Amino acid sequence: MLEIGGVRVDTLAQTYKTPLFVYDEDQLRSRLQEYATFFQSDTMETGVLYASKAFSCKAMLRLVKEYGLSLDVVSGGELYTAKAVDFDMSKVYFHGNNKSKEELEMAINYGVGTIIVDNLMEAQMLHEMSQSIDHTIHVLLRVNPGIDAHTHKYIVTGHVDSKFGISLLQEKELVDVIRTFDQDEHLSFDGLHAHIGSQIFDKNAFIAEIEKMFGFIKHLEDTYDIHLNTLDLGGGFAATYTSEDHPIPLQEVCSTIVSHCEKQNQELGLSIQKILIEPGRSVVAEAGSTIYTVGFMKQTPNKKYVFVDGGMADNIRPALYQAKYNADIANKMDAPKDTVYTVAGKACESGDILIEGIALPKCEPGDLLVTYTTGAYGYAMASHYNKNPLPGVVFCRQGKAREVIRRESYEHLIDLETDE
Ligand SMILES: Cc1ncc(COP(=O)(O)O)c(C=O)c1O
Ligand SMILES: N[C@@H](CCCC[NH3+])C(=O)O
Repeated sequence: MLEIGGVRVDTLAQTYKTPLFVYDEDQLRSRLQEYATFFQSDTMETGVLYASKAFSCKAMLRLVKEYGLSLDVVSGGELYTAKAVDFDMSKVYFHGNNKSKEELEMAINYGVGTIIVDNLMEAQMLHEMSQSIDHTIHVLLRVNPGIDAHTHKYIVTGHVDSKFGISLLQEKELVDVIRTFDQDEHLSFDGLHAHIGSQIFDKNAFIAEIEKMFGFIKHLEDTYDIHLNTLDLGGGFAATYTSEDHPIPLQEVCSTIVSHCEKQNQELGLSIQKILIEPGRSVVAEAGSTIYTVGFMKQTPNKKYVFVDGGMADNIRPALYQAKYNADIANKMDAPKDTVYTVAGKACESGDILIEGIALPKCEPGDLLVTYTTGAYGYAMASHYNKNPLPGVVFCRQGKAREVIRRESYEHLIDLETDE
């Protein structure tokens, strides 16, 4: 029987029902500690912002807080969750390409430390709103460096026509935005932000990003006398989903980024004082697994299906990105994997396939199928499709489980519905 964080998977399934997201809490903790330890420089201030879009809940944010990291939020909802755990708002960075006026007001009222502005219209709105605030908000401007990180096309955000940020090719617009902040006594314009994609394996992509960004910062200094002190390089560090994935070890990613930034600062005679990164997936993905119960099986002319009691509603990534996952039958860990299955969910969609062609022990109804590396963009992207309740989430540590998000009931599903 497989155990997660020292807790037997059958005990978890009986206690909390399936589907169930389970995190190995020690693994989460060690990842947070590694980021805090490895991303350090002797000559610059450094900061790690956990990108909470990967998995946001109060228990997770409390861990982020405990390890002293900062936080990246992209919506009023993520910000509200940060507030609910009393996260130090000076360490919160508010992202988003279409923040509403209400969301910006919320950020201002909460005292959010840094707003990452995405476009000229947002800059103008924030400038107008800032007249009524009595403190200073730090601002970074998201730019699009046009780096192709060779990842899945849907998650590359750095190509020139991306919806995110302002392209470095649109220099006039960029300088106009920066000048907007220059005249604003409540907004302190600190620097630039870029993010080149997600699930990136190649450290040269980050080196290319750093060179591009430092080169541009130098250009701003030389041409416009604009001096910046902060550079946020975004997230995107890969996680291991299957044996085909070989992410760069975390220590190496961190030291490569830091040393390259130090070098660029020196070689170009710049004085960037602070560098930031925003990892999401690489913090939480590998610590998370999903437990399903096997239901029916079906043999078609070419496939052997095993059906589980969740699917695309709790893990949209295979359908959306053709993402690959690994799995085991938790109650048959020592049995020979002699049967090739297609693992399909219960949604009314033929694309609801979690894993195509995986060797597993012979399955039977009631078996507990566990998919690994579901800790990032799993629960976070879950839906109620087909009106299934959202699964619960449990953290396991040293043999003890604690429920951090309760499983929804059918009552929850109609809770907001009126009889009008
Ligand atoms: C601006 C920004 N920062 C950080 C992240 C986190 O990325 P990842 O989960 O790949 O580390 C994303 C998502 O790709 C993002 O868009
Ligand atoms: N949600 C995506 C990544 C996008 C990250 C946010 N910019 C995934 O599951 O891989």
